[in-house]
Amino acid sequence: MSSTNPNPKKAAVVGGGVIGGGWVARFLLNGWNVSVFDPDPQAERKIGEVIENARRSLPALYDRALPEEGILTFHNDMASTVADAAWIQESAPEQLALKHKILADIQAHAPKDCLIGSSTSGFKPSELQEESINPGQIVVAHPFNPVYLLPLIEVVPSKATDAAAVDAGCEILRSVGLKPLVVRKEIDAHIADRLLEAVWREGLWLVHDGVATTQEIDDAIRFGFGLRWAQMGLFETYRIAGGEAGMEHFIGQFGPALKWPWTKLMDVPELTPELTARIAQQSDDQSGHMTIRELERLRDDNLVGMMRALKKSGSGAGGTINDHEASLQNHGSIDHLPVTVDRQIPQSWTDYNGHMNEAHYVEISAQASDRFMELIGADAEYITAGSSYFTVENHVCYVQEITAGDRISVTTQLIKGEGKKLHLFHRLMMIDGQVAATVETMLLHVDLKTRRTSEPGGIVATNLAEIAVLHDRLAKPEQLGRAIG
Ligand SMILES: NC(=O)C1=CN([C@@H]2O[C@H](COP(=O)(O)OP(=O)(O)OC[C@H]3O[C@@H](n4cnc5c(N)ncnc54)[C@H](O)[C@@H]3O)[C@@H](O)[C@H]2O)C=CC1
Ligand SMILES: C[N+](C)(C)CC(=O)CC(=O)[O-]
Repeated sequence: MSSTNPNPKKAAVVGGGVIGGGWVARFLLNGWNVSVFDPDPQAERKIGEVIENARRSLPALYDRALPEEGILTFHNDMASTVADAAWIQESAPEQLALKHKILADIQAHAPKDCLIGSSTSGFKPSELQEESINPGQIVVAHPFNPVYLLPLIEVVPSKATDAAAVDAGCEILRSVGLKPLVVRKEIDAHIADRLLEAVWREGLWLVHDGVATTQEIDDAIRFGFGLRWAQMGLFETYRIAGGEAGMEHFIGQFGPALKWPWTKLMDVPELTPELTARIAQQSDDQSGHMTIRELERLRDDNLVGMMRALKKSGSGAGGTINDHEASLQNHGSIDHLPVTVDRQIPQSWTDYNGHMNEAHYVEISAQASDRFMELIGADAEYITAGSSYFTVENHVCYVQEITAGDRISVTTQLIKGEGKKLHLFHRLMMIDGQVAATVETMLLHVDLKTRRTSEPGGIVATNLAEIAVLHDRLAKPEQLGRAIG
């Protein structure tokens, strides 16, 4: 049943700070072995804390379990760090001379065919490639904090970067749930940081001029356009803002305002000690009651909730999660029964009692019924062709508490699958095999055009008959047919 990974690949991360730690967690939790090189004596502790945060959030994005975690090792020399690596990520401080030195050291020991990504926020790949013995191997792979949750990687090749290696590199990034966005023309600060810098500059001016505090600026973002941007970005949002006349009307109406003195554009306020102290004080007033790790966990829980909402429509990052989820292998069988769900419980499913809310037991059993439908051939194609099953009755027995982060597997037993009726029994099990809940479910086969019950198609009926032969030999569950009381 477990999604073991017999041949883990190796990623090497050079520089394990805020961003390097995020890369470590992203690869590790997707089943890669990861080796780290970082001279900071605290690196192991800091990375450990980032991984802990990642463990409680990344698996919660998916309705299937991630592969078994890889093995993490720390190294004192570059040769052993990068040996046999399939991906190398440089995440050292943003200083060009230091990055040149580190990249030269990496290239002296790295496999020649392994792409080396740099997390640089602003340097162009051609700058990183200066003095390189093998420039074709170097590319910018710019991530977003937290790297273990946010999918975007700006992949910026220069003219000297090996195009085939970039294609292969993008495949690797996709395989760990990331969304590579290849930037077609190198430019300082790539795409996203140019946009972020423009907003950041304006924010600094608003504080400098006493127009707004850091809290008020953050409120202006998070209660309004910040919510829009995660699902439609800038241009699609403005297309809608143009009403039925669309983008041309929008530009006609608001384009001229760009020439009015609304913004400070390229000017940057002098970051004097006074301004820096004012910003830091306002930031302390705003968020100083929480530690950075607490803020990270709050951010991660919110991100998981929002990204799970996007998953439903497949918009933006939700589409990337769906694609990655489809590539995750799980299922198999336990005690001769198919495993129809194998997943981790997200924080957002817990309630005021500190455990998974009762409603989500039914959600999990619905996922198990969906998977069982796929197994018998009542899959997406079958439904598009006009038939499906509707649930008409559920009986849940809550046996054990389930909490955030628990890994739950569900086995599904066919009780009866004849004619229009599909009678299932789901067992929700903890990782140690203990039953946490059972859900008995009755579904009816329905013609989606008439919305009336109907007999299932031939392939579904045949598959059900075959499964029935196997499941009829198993003992009937003791909770079957149980009524309250
Ligand atoms: N912090 C952020 O929000 C983002 C940062 N980046 C980029 O990621 C890179 C790293 O930034 P952060 O993680 O924020 O910095 P950081 O200061 O948190 O981490 C840098 C790490 O590099 C290590 N280091 C120093 N010298 C080294 C050497 N010679 N060899 C190996 N490791 C060495 C340090 O000990 C430290 O752990 C930068 O290029 C930055 O532009 C990219 C996206 C976002
Ligand atoms: C501030 N920053 C330029 C380092 C930010 C980034 O590069 C991306 C991010 O995560 O915001």
